[in-house]
Amino acid sequence: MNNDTNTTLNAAAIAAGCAASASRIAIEVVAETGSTNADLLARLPGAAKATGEAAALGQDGQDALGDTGLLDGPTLRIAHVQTAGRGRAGRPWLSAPGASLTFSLAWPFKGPLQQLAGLPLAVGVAIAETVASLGVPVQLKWPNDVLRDSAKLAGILVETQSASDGRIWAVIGCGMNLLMPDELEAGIGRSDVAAAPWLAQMERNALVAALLSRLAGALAEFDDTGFAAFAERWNALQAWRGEPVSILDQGQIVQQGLAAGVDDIGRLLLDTPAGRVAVLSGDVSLRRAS
Ligand SMILES: O=C(O)CCCC[C@@H]1SC[C@@H]2NC(=O)N[C@@H]21
Repeated sequence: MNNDTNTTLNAAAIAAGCAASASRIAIEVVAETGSTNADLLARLPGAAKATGEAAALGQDGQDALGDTGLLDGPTLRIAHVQTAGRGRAGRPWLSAPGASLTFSLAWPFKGPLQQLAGLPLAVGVAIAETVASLGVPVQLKWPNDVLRDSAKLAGILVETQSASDGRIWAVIGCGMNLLMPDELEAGIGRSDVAAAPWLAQMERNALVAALLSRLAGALAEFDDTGFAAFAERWNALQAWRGEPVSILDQGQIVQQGLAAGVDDIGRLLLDTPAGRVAVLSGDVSLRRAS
């Protein structure tokens, strides 16, 4: 089944499906906005006046102003449509209406900021494990892309900010491709994007509740222990483990080696002819130097 009832997001239905770990998360559903990440960042304590424009859905009893106040606790914002989605490294995040999940979760941490090293990877683990538990096996591409058959199923953008309430906040954005955009199905455009029709058939609120429940548990654990507790789980999910990969910086190959997992702070380990190196930034690719 994949009709409107199945895909209409509803805050109360999401909350009803959540585990206790997610019970204190405020949930906002909007029909359309520019970027759910930008919306939440603009509402952190001490942030400049909110700029996100949202058309709230009447069914959740929200009005256009009621969901734009300052945040005081964990908040999920999920949009049916995003018109200015953003991705890592300043790239745009494009998603066809109805074909994807686009949501952000604002979460306050005890801090300090350095303790959030590895957070994007821990988020990747939580999302990949949720998807796998729902019957879709996936892998992780460093730092945190969720891959299915080597193509991108979900992207994660974590933006952190030190707020005037003395806490460090992370706004964790996730875009998940559920159905292929029409042009991809017609064989036009990018072929490096994966979809998960199996997940698309799931009742959408139940899918969000499953993701939110596991994320909430993972974020609480991360706040207590940092990334070390996630490293082994990340390594078990690594795509192309032991295979030759390249590290790209602005599209140029800057390092090559065999993918060897991550260390306890989330750096990518590469086995090179000169020994093992730890990579801090860049994009992983299967591209080889010509
Ligand atoms: O792979 C990436 O580059 C990260 C993509 C993150 C996209 C999501 S969609 C929901 C949230 N809002 C945004 O503007 N971006 C994130």
